Amino acid sequence: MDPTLTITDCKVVDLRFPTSEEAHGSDAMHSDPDYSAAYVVLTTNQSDLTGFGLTFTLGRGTDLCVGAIEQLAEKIVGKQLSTLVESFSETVHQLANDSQLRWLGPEKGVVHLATAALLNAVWDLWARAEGKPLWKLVCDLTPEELLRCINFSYLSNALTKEQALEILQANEATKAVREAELLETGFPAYTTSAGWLGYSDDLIRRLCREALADGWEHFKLKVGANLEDDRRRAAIIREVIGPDRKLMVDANQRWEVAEAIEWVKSLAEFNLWWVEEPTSPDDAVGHAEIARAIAPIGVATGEQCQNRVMFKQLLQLNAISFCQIDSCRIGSVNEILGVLLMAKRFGVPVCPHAGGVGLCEYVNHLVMIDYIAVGASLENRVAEFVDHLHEHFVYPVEVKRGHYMPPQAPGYSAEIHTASLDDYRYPDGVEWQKRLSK
Ligand SMILES: C[C@H](O)[C@@H](O)[C@@H](O)[C@H](O)C(=O)O
Ligand SMILES: [Mg+2]
Repeated sequence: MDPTLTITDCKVVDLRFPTSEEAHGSDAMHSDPDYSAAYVVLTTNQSDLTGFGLTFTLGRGTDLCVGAIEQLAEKIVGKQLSTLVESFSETVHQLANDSQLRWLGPEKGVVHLATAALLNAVWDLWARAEGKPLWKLVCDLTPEELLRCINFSYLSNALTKEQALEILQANEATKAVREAELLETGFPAYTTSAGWLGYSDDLIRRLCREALADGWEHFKLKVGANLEDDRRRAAIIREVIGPDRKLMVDANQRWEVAEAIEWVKSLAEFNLWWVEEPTSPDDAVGHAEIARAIAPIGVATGEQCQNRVMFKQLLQLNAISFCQIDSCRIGSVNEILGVLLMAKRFGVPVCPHAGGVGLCEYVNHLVMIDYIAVGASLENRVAEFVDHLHEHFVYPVEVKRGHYMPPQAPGYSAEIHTASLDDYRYPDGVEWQKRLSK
């Protein structure tokens, strides 16, 4: 990398898509989600090198993320990329521990979403500067180089640097075999596109049939608002997909602990593989209680798990059977790598949350990293896929017969077309002006 490459400016865009108009993305807690992003553009002193990153949000509040990103950006603007990434864990520390802004978190909520957006853009810039897709950049690092990127703080009672090094070293010799396998067949995925809460029974049936014809083997249904509706809808999906394909349900934090146990038992006849976010994302002990009561149905969570420390507790308490990292909620690849390593150490498969806007584009890289360099297994692993908004990306995700295919373009895949920014920037984009002037 050219050591003089310097970040000269950070622009942030409030980007919102009116997905709530057709109930795309709806669940038991989010009835009108407008999939949105606080979108970061890092310019440099080289006109052909720009870094793009985002964090995912739901409409109102995107402006708060934009404000937090603008505050944090001063920590990276004016810096040389080589300095930022050579001691990457120190860069992360600087962002997460601003002595005034950390009062707003620390490492949770809006400030952490902002950290994710900025660091996602730094990783994009690094990968572009090296001319590699992000997953390949990370997998080509030596175990020692990779360790230098990871945010290990507060993890030592679950994962030490030495244990992390051992995991990475043990995978070194076979990385190339797994990379070749992914290039050939991709990483298994599941679809949520047919199961949104606001969809009619007919639409669910039709979308399930179409997904089946496209080769999908795993399906997720939104539940939690009304038990009779859930039973009817689960029966429809089971009937269409048959007895053997996997069915998962997602309650998006709707239940009390005892209520979750009872509700899941009433759905158990539909042969569920996992129940996702059954209760508050901060209730690690509650998740453990639910997990014990509903086994062999697994508990999955993570999309609103605020940081690596929460993941640590969920793993220590045997509260989850599936670890659902999110690419934009915690501190980017740096924090995610720590969670992947902890999940490997505790023997829990990582099945990332995706969908939203840009999350599939991101997750595509993360599952490649996990399979090649960390988890090194495909057993019980599937990454979420949702078929919305990919047309806005310059390098959209490629999915073939229910599998994510490895991205080929340099970077971390979050660059959005200029025309899409002009249409969906809030509130002055063309599409919003049409709506707001009515
Ligand atoms: C509001 C969103 O669409 C959520 O419902 C979604 O992220 C969901 O929890 C999922 O697992 O895909
Ligand atoms: Mg979910």
